[in-house]
Amino acid sequence: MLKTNRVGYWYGDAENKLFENVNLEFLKGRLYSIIGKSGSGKTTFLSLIAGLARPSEGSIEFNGRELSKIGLLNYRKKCVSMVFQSYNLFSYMSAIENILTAMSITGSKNAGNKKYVLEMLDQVGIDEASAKRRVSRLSGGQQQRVAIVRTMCCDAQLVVADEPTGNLDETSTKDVLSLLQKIAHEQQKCVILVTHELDVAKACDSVIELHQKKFEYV
Ligand SMILES: Nc1ncnc2c1ncn2[C@@H]1O[C@H](COP(=O)(O)OP(=O)(O)OP(=O)(O)O)[C@@H](O)[C@H]1O
Repeated sequence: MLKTNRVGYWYGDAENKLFENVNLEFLKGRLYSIIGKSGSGKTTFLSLIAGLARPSEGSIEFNGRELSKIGLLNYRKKCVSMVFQSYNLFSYMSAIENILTAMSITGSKNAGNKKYVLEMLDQVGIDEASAKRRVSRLSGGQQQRVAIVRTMCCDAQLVVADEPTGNLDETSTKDVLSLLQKIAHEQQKCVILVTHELDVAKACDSVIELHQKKFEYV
């Protein structure tokens, strides 16, 4: 689904490359984790594959088309869904409103289908009363489940998650991880996450380490 061709990136000075000659392929139906030391460039790499920035060199293809040809705005809207450590929900909206808004903006095939969203939320243990409450009143674990259901309800085929369990306790981490596995294995999307937690990394289908400017399968 996603392929990087000789990708390199640097901020400012080309002599200080964060990584170079990255040739990776990410397939649908699989969950990938990216690990590496703090400051090695993991989040930067995610921002490239999420279409938030362009590679300094090389190119990225989504389903055989270069991102520059798809157009980054269009790519971000239609092809990629993001999950963040800090949830990134509209705090003044309810869970249902957050999800319906994202579905509407991205033109999801189920846009406007409130019943479908309520069923999806119910499946992750968020009942109708909680789904109608402002998300700021939900726990961190519940907010991250809302963010992941948002991803599940949207049609984007690629899911990119930066430290999705970084703020969660052990139980919520397990819940979130099993949802990400479901997105990859049942919804047949491609999920790529960055994590510092070895247990989370090991639960993924493939582990890739960014070390000394190179990405290697562990
Ligand atoms: N906008 C920016 N301008 C200049 N340098 C930046 C910018 N963003 C990040 N950096 C630097 O690039 C390097 C890689 O940052 P990045 O956030 O990608 O690393 P990371 O591996 O995700 O780190 P962490 O695990 O701590 O989140 C760091 O040295 C960081 O200071």
